[in-house]
Amino acid sequence: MNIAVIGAGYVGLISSVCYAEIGHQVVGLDLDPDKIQKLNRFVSPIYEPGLEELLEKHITGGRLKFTDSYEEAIPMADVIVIAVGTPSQANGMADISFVEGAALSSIPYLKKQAVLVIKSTVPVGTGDHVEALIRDRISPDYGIEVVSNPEFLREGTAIYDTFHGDRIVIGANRDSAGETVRRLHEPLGIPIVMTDRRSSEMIKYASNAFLATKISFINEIANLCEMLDANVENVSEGMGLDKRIGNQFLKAGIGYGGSCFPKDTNALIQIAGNMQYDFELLRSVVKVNEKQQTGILRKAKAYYGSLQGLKFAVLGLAFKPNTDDMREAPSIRVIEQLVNEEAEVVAYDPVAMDKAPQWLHPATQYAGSWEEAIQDADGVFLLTDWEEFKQIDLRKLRSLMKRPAMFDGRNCFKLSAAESAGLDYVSVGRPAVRKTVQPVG
Ligand SMILES: NC(=O)C1=CN([C@@H]2O[C@H](COP(=O)(O)OP(=O)(O)OC[C@H]3O[C@@H](n4cnc5c(N)ncnc54)[C@H](O)[C@@H]3O)[C@@H](O)[C@H]2O)C=CC1
Ligand SMILES: O=C(O)[C@H]1O[C@H](OP(=O)(O)OP(=O)(O)OC[C@H]2O[C@@H](n3ccc(=O)[nH]c3=O)[C@H](O)[C@@H]2O)[C@H](O)[C@@H](O)[C@@H]1O
Repeated sequence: MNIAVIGAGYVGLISSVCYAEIGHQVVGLDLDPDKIQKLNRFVSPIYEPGLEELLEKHITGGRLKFTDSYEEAIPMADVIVIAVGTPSQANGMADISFVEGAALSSIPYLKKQAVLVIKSTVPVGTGDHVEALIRDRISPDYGIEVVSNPEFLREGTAIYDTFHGDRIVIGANRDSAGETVRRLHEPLGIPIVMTDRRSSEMIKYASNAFLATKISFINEIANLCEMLDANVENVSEGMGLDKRIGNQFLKAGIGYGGSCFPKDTNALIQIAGNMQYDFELLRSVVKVNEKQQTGILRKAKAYYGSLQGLKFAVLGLAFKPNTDDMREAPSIRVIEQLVNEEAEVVAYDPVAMDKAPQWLHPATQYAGSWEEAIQDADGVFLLTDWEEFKQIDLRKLRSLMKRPAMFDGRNCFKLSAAESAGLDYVSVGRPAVRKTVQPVG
């Protein structure tokens, strides 16, 4: 099939290379000419394992190209996939203006019957709205059907997730359009759920909200574990073995970040609010997450008394490992508060160093390695569970620091390893090593 993918961000880029990989002819379209130039030189504007290899393979192989011209991308397309951003508005609701813009910009260049797939995460009813928006503008010679096909990939494992996802959801109000989108995805060999458009849009929000709920739930349990001298890792393991609960998304930590859970939970609360429905559970999930992101600072304050004048290394800036995405990363808030407490901050991340300065407090200093960051530090905050950090030799770390204290927001180390390295070690939902700190109150 001929596919046009609008939006060359995390989702659009991964979709483009993966559709090419399963044999389709793909044109990726983005309004940002710098992105397009880079992409056509096989340079990815984002860090995502395996992406550049697939870009090169399919651009040189002739199945994939990128353009900033609708005129070039749309006329040949059997399927137009919209994968543009849907950022939060001030009230939490998703802003669908980029989706509307992409749909409206495509219409003048339609030269045949096509299916318009909305892959962006959009409020329930957006498919209906877009269909109404374009209906009057389409030439009577060509039809266009709007289909919902939400994306479930995770950053950092996006290509793997595309080929090994648990399900593909297709929401269509007409069988023929749904069937086209089903055939597009069939080569992936993943179970396909066919449903109506509104239910499909809801599946996406409900899935992200549920995963966020699991994380906030386990973080609340972790906070209780700290007070009751239990260990949340053991609790998660014991809970997760129950198949009805499942062991995924039960890792306690510094709270969820990223471009989607925070945005999509707030959007669903607002979607409910628009129907005069108070989604109380989800409001609590968001509140618990906000509290969790700064819990690590409360622990540090309890440990040091005051943070003023102290020097801290912050290891891990991206919201999760294997990505350079800084959107809603817990590091942003933690560093801001450290600077507000008049502490000195030296930050390091294995891949997010280029993007980080746009997001972090201007007083942040940067180091070229974790060793450099912790030099003479009074403490370390570990905020992203990069493999590189999990491999740190804690004895070496201790020897480079002024005061050997680590605040680990990701439970990267065994308590016994911290103990034998002689480190004061405060993690999440586990007893503090040396017990020099108070539990979160
Ligand atoms: N990032 C992720 O892991 C996931 C994101 N999603 C959803 O997918 C959507 C896209 O997210 P990301 O890829 O992260 O966004 P992004 O911000 O990385 O990329 C969006 C791209 O669209 C381009 N764009 C905006 N308006 C355009 C237009 N009218 N024509 C052409 N290009 C245009 C922008 O220049 C940008 O490159 C959002 O709705 C998001 O919620 C869903 C699943 C996973
Ligand atoms: O809609 C989206 O954008 C995507 O949002 C998430 O994917 P992503 O945000 O890339 O990453 P996750 O692996 O889900 O992690 C999100 C956040 O939760 C945190 N997390 C995750 C799992 C866990 O057990 N504990 C935990 O704190 C991570 O550290 C991270 O900050 C979903 O997992 C994807 O299915 C979805 O497509």
